[in-house]
Amino acid sequence: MGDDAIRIEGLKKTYGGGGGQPPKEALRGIDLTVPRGSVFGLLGPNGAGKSTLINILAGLVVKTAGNVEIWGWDQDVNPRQSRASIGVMPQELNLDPFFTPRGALEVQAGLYGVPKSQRRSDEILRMVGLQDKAEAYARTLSGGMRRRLLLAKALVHHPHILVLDEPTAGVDIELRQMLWQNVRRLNEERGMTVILTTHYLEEAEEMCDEIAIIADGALVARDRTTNLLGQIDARTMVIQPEEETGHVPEGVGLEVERRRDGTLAVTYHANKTSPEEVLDAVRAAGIRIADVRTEQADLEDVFLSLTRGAHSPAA
Ligand SMILES: Nc1ncnc2c1ncn2[C@@H]1O[C@H](COP(=O)(O)OP(=O)(O)OP(=O)(O)O)[C@@H](O)[C@H]1O
Repeated sequence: MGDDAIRIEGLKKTYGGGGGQPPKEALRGIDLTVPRGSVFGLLGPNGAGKSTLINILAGLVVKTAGNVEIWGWDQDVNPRQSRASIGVMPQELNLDPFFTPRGALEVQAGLYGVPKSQRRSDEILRMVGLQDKAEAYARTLSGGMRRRLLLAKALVHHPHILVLDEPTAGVDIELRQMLWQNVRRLNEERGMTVILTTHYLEEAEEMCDEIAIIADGALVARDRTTNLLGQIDARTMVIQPEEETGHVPEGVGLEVERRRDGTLAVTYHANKTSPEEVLDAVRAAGIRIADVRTEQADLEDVFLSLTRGAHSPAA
């Protein structure tokens, strides 16, 4: 069984083509493990294959090749147990307009065979802030409320793993914070493993312990978030000169940008140049330093440097 929430080996998916379209290789052989109890981010450009991967985990798309184990259950050998271990909040707001939130949760619980005595629809509705709308028709719910209902539906069978496909795309700040609060609580208090896809790098940086980056159907990186950030050795030192100066510091590997606010942004590579050497170069240019701060690389830089090499994905 091991300690992995998810174990994927050699996962491939080719969509059939048809209608004159050539077949599309959406996943080209992915190996990936997600540790139990983690918040795991799946990142990648549009069309990279993230939804395909998630839909395979959810049992909605049939893989072409490879092995998938969910909470220790092989998807092909124990499909019922593996499905019961995972709850998926999809990207599309596909809700039956004639169900009320409470009704939708009851039907979902029924589909997963949750006995009446173990259903906690009201508790889940409270958690996502929909208790006042428990009896409203889904068609009368706002976009944000529908999203919360989708999260609630993903939770009815008490899964070990919660998968969120772009949960905060296009939602307002208030809802985003509510969703993240819920996710944190589920992870910290109930030990739920959370896998999410997002286009918001700061979100992944803030929320995820570990990150996998997919580009064009292949895994290009997978590491702890802090390690991924550590891979980038470019640092920027922002110098505020005491008085305006036409001079710029010079040195091997230094790139200097003069910013509108009068500061000089000196980018250097931490592996080659020390901060002390940067400061020496500044002083050697006759610049007196009034203030100095540093800017770290963020995940966006990692993402760009890793996916730059990959061939451009089909839209
Ligand atoms: N049902 C399908 N039939 C044919 N091709 C498909 C199908 N679903 C997805 N694809 C193609 O497979 C590739 C991967 O798509 P997928 O939706 O998994 O990417 P994604 O990373 O989730 O993208 P996004 O961030 O835009 O949701 C894309 O080129 C897409 O056009």
